[in-house]
Amino acid sequence: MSSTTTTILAPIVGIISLVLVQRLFQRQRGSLPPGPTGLPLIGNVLDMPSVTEWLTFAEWGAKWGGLCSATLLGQPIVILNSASAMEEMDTKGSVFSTRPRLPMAGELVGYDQTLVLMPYGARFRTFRKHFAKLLGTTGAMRQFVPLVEAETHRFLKRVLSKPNPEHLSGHLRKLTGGIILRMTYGIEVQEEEDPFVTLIEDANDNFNAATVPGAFLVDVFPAMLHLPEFLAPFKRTARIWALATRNMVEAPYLFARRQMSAGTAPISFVSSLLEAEEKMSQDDVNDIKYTASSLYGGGADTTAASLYAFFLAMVLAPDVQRKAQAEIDSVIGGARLPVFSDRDQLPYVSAVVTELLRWHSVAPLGVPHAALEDTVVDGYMIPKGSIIIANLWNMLNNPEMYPSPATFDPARHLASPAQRDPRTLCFGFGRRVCPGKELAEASLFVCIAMALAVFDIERGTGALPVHENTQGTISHAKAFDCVVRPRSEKAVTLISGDIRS
Ligand code: HEM
Repeated sequence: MSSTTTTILAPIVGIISLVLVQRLFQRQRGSLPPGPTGLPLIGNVLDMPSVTEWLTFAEWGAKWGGLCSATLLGQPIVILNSASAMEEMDTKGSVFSTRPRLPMAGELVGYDQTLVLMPYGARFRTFRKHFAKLLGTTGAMRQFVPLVEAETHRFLKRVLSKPNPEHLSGHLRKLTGGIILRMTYGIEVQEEEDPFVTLIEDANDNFNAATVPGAFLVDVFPAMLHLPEFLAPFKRTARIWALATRNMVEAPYLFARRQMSAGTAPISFVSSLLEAEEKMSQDDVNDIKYTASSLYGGGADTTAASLYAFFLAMVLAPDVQRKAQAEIDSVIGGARLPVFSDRDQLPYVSAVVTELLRWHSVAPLGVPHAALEDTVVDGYMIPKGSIIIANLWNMLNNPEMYPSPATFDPARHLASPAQRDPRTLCFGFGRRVCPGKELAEASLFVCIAMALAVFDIERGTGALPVHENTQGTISHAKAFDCVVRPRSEKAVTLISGDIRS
């Protein structure tokens, strides 16, 4: 064939191939739930948002419905924009219960050994059983309530001594990290920099960096796992991060074991699980270690994010704050700090907790699930391997379910009939639903009730802050100014008093 013929034929062959690929793509796309029309081969790569994805996905939901989809280089992504679409997934048993494969964070850095990235299977069920045994119900986790109260009292002392708003987020991280370390391993965090907190937070920072969408090509092309390290610099990074993951798992566990051997171990997640089993294989021990390390990753930052948003809500809704304080004053009387067992007597404060779970989406897009097999949902085919993203933000801000969703209004949960309980949405869905929700709620209630009993939370000198979510799987409220001061001399005495546990 002459070079002239080749020059003429090449673009024609190219165009025909493109048309064929587009046809194939459209056929595949046709069976998926509706969504934005993509381009051949790359699909919706150009439509994908890189910031505040939940807002773009919400627009897609308004256009294409509660169940919509996109494709990225042939990878189907299904987006659940409505509570009913998420409930429909729930009816499919374990089909949507695995996680997408993320070779960098998972296999290389080691997070597929922790619950949040673990594929669905026997080991996953063992981890969930351990969680359920100790934290699955309010009754089961009651043994840990005194330490939640004691750590929260410590938090009040820290706020009293350093009330500036720039310290608030750090105080909250210390509180929630402190609760989880003590509950999981019996470790009491030190007032200054705590070595265990540093170790775990460093490892979790690596996790966050490793899971930034698109940051590592190996997540798109897993075959790169087979490249030698000199051709794959990500492997060197992964080696260093994997070491941090191992330290995060081993160091606090060894601390708990040493305390057990010395007979000084307080009751903790690890000590209870180890004592409950008579004979244990190395695999059983590993399961306990990795289940334990899943608690901090799942629970510390999420609860701190929610509590930080609570302080913002109090700045934006002073009437709510006064009403909650009036309820605490009338029931508790100012002679002691509120505790968890007061919850039934404090319905308005409980409604503040419920509204907080709705108003601030800690995980606006949940944690992605993946389909284990081809499944028909609402007449659409969801192929095996599809990534499922639940737009929890959109569900919790649905004006049909929650009128004026941007307003922080606990009364919506006390009205008759009450608006939908946000707990059925904000903790995710199916077999992956958050296993720490009882602890989360207890921690939120105790901190909110104690803080409102002794502090006034007011706006700072600048403009009124706005409630906006930061980027990331776990999303905080953007930093804001506020003034936190003790309500009275009596409040100062209560804060400075003895810690109960
Ligand atoms: C306000 C607090 C919290 C919120 C809003 C929250 C929300 C969530 C959400 C949306 C998921 C993903 C569920 C899904 O995949 O569908 C999740 C998973 C998870 N959460 Fe929470 N969570 C909170 C607190 C906690 C606490 C206190 C713990 C532990 C003590 C915890 C441990 C976990 C773990 C381990 C997972 C992964 C579960 C799995 O993959 O099977 N969370 N959480």
